[in-house]
Amino acid sequence: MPDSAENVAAPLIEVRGVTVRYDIARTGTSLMAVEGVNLDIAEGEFVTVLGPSGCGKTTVMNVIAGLVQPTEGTVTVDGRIVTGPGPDRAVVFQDYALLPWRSVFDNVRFGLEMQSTLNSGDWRERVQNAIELVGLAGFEQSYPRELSGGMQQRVGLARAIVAEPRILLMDEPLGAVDALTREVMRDEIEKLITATGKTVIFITHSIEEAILLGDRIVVFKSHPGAVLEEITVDLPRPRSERGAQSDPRYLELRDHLWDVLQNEATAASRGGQGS
Ligand SMILES: Nc1ncnc2c1ncn2[C@@H]1O[C@H](COP(=O)(O)OP(=O)(O)OP(=O)(O)O)[C@@H](O)[C@H]1O
Repeated sequence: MPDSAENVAAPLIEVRGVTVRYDIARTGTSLMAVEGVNLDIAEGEFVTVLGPSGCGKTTVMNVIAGLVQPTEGTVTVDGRIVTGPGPDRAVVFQDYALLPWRSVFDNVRFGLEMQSTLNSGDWRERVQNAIELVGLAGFEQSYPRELSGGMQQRVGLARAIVAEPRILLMDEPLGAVDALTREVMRDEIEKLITATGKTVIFITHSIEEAILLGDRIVVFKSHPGAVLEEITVDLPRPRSERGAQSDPRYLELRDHLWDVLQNEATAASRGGQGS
């Protein structure tokens, strides 16, 4: 029997015709941040997102997270329309967004407190496991101010995974850490995600990071923000930056993305939209 549509699993996340227009109260105008975005993401897929600054990457992620309501269009997760945040989706922010007055343990525990269905039985063990998974065992009682940027982002990651969401939404999670930590954490994130089978959307400004982490790369354009291109990354895993440097396919992808983004950045610097 030939493959039929019924044999193909529906995407876990379906973004359909999403347009977001922000009202700017100060000027009485509005800004079209993204227009008509369509995107399908399969369960277990690691999707990296690239695009010029201001093209609406965070806006689309926030719609998927349920933090922003689209002006038009819908997002469905597992067939259900997203109307707000839910325990199936966790966000990791660039600026960590930790609670400074709470210890590492209590910051990670916060990820469980966000869940209304918290079952008190095994929460301590779950918090401890998440802390161990991100390599912070021994720092449970430390406060965010006592940690490096990389360690603080590990806390952010542990807080996101402690509730065992199906989907991780990561908005430039490595943007604020130094280059060396960034490389180490990129490899750790790849291992962690492939081990846990989570579905990930990962925004980055680094072309190399997008290729090394992604099963697929979604490139956004500006004015208005929309999907410009989707590229499947057909490189074997695990991927290392050093190994990739001598892989002609990696170099080809990198050059292509440089060209696309350079053109987009030029177009974006000429454009600008308000109404
Ligand atoms: N709450 C808001 N109110 C008004 N305008 C907003 C709001 N959030 C974002 N914008 C505007 O919407 C556009 C898209 O912003 P968004 O943060 O989604 O882009 P981005 O691609 O994630 O940018 P960057 O790469 O710089 O983080 C920008 O022009 C931004 O100024």
